[in-house]
Amino acid sequence: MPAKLSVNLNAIAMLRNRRDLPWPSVTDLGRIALEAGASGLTVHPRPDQRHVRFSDLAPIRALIDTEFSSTEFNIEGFPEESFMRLVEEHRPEQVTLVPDDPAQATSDHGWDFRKSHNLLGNVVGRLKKLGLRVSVFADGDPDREALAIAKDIGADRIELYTGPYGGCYDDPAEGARLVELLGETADIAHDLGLDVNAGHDLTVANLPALVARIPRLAEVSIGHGLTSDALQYGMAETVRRFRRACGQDV
Ligand SMILES: CC(=O)[C@@H](O)[C@H](O)COP(=O)(O)O
Ligand SMILES: NCC(=O)COP(=O)(O)O
Repeated sequence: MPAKLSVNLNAIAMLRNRRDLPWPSVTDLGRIALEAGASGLTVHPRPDQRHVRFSDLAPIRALIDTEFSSTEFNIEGFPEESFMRLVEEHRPEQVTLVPDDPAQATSDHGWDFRKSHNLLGNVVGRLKKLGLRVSVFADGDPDREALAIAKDIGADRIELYTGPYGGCYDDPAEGARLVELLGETADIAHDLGLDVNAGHDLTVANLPALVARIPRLAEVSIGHGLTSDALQYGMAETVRRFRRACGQDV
């Protein structure tokens, strides 16, 4: 089964936030992405709401519930109390826990599972009681002991942080080295019984090698590269291009 595509709407929201006006509409672009066959929508609300705003979440939840009930809502973020309240209110099908400091421009590393064992254990327990799938952001580092902690605390999936892989678009040898590390990390996660997602700086160009190395990849969430292409090709055509790059029959 090819990897599913979840479209991250943060970059659309950031463009909208340039003005105190409601366009481009995050929900309308989300609808076009789902109509073009995306399997879900992702948002990463940050405490300062500089990307997606807390008020964007209810319309996205309603869009999925009323028009695309076979697709999923994925909410990503650091599990502070305000984030946990958002998740409790909007009940996404998947929560992706990311170790972001509010001052970070964007996500740039996975969890240190040894250091964050207790924090993640409590939070994952709370989310599992709500019946939500939980994914935890992980570096492409084939450290079996660390990944075993992710399994122990009750996570369902890891999301591989693919930023370094996305960043070496002009260095094929480094790309090949990094995709192998991501692949070895995924192999261990699968062996431990964790499913594997991936995301950050994925593009139509770098997806094929990733899905070839990780054929059981469950889902990719993509925002920045996909939104860039949407400006050039339109959202619907871009979603189809990314779905093909995931190996989907489009
Ligand atoms: C966890 C991750 O890699 C993405 O959620 C990324 O943080 C997207 O958010 P921005 O596009 O707002 O940086
Ligand atoms: N989880 C990663 C994500 O949602 C999108 O990241 P990016 O494509 O905006 O880098």
